[in-house]
Amino acid sequence: MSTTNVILIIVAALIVLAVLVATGVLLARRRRVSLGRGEQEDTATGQGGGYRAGSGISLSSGGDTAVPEHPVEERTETEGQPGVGDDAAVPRESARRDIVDVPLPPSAEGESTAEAEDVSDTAPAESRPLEEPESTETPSVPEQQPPAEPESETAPSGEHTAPPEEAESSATEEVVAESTAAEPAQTETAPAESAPAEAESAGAEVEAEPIEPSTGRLERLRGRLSRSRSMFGQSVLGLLGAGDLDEDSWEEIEDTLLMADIGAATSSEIIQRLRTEVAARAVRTPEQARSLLREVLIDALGPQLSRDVQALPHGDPSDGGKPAVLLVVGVNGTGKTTTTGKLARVLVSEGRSVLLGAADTFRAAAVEQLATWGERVGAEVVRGDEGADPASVAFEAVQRGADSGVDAILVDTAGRLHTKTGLMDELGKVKRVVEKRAQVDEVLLVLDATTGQNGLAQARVFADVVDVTGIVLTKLDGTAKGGIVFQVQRELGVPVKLVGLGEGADHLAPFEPEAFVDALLE
Ligand SMILES: Nc1nc2c(ncn2[C@@H]2O[C@H](COP(=O)(O)OP(=O)(O)OP(=O)(O)O)[C@@H](O)[C@H]2O)c(=O)[nH]1
Repeated sequence: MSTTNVILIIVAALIVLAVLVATGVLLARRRRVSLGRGEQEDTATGQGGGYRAGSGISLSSGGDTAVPEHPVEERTETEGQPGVGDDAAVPRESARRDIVDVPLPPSAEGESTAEAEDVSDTAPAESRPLEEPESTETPSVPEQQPPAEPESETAPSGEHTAPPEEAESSATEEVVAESTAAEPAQTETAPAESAPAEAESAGAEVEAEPIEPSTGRLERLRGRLSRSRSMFGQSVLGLLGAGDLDEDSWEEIEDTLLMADIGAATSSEIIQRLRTEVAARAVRTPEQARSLLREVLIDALGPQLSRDVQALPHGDPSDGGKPAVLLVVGVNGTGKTTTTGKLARVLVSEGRSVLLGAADTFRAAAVEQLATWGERVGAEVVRGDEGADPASVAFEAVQRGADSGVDAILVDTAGRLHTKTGLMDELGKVKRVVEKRAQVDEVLLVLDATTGQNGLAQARVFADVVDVTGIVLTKLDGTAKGGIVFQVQRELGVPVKLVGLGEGADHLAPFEPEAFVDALLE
């Protein structure tokens, strides 16, 4: 065989090898992006429900937005008064303003003017200082967008820079609540225009930040549950594993569960089941005790509940499909903005395009915070000035996202207000106004795990107003009261879908009962 033939054979073999490697990489990527449904179906187990361990944040399209059935008799804490108003700018007892009714702007298709409700501040399409979308293509890799030229600022700046105390005065309230003409101009898009100087230079590429895959995050971050682990894994397991339990020992176990914020009803059910099973299975060794406790705790977490985050679009948005719309709600300081940013990262890491709506207009810093998250993942941000009507900003965000064909629109809402309108009235209004334009697929209620009963009272109020579809429990890394997960689900009948386990950009994990309980009992 001549040297030329040998070289040709080697070259051909190398080409075949390269094609095989490229195909392998492509298949691996596809599998990761579609993890939402595929893995769920593959790994659901019969035993104890359909929980999955080590999966990523499971995404799905909305459609069934029905709030899960939750009979009132399942609620055990019916006395607590909402703590939400306490966190609003003024006492709850103060007189509430009615929401101003004005016609819908022409952009909200299909709505008759007479039926229009609450869109007091949504911008008529022609007056919106938004760029027209140039293309419906949405890059999956973060890409630097040209800075938008702000066209005009028609609203007097004084109105929007007033400190909260000033904004609470009735004079300002009148302006904020009734100035329907000026507010639309406050909203603006911030595609990357507020990006750092070096990123703004023409043609500069924004370097894509590596994002940790959501797969297996709960396991990777399990160390952050160490404070709760000492309650369950050491105290409860220590007692249970000691064998021959007398009444005092059972009481001690129940007290420990209560201290971990698991709730009276759930802990007494768990104790009941443990007592029965300990006798029936003749539990003697610590290993048997651990396996029993594990099983009972997992069952109490409702492993059969769907924890998909409905953040996938309805059809292909670049071809007439509709983006998924998610509202992130909760009181001030629970971690709404951080969660919105972390979730945007998850979506972007899975090749989805995202638009962020900064409807938390109470604090300018909150808007800036969200804009920074947007920059980091290459997501466009629709924002309003401090004090702008949150419903107006939310509407603009949904309008803009639908026009530009993004996959998902995440709207961060306010936990406090400038006006004397009740926080819940305002939130209800945000949802209704958004629904004039699009279906809301997911309402994520963000709760701070460290606030215990107060958080639970807040949750109830929010659930009554906006039909919460999922809970995000943040700051679980900072509490020994991880049992709040059990109680929140039971009280609301809504699944905990995500958990916050730190301030880091990727410290948002899917909530998986099995992995969670394993982390507690480690
Ligand atoms: N340790 C810990 N801190 C968190 C977590 N999530 C959020 N935080 C922190 O909580 C603080 C408040 O978070 P934000 O996202 O600003 O809360 P918010 O609800 O948007 O607050 P407002 O914008 O004031 O309404 C920030 O310092 C976050 O870094 C978490 O899971 N763990």
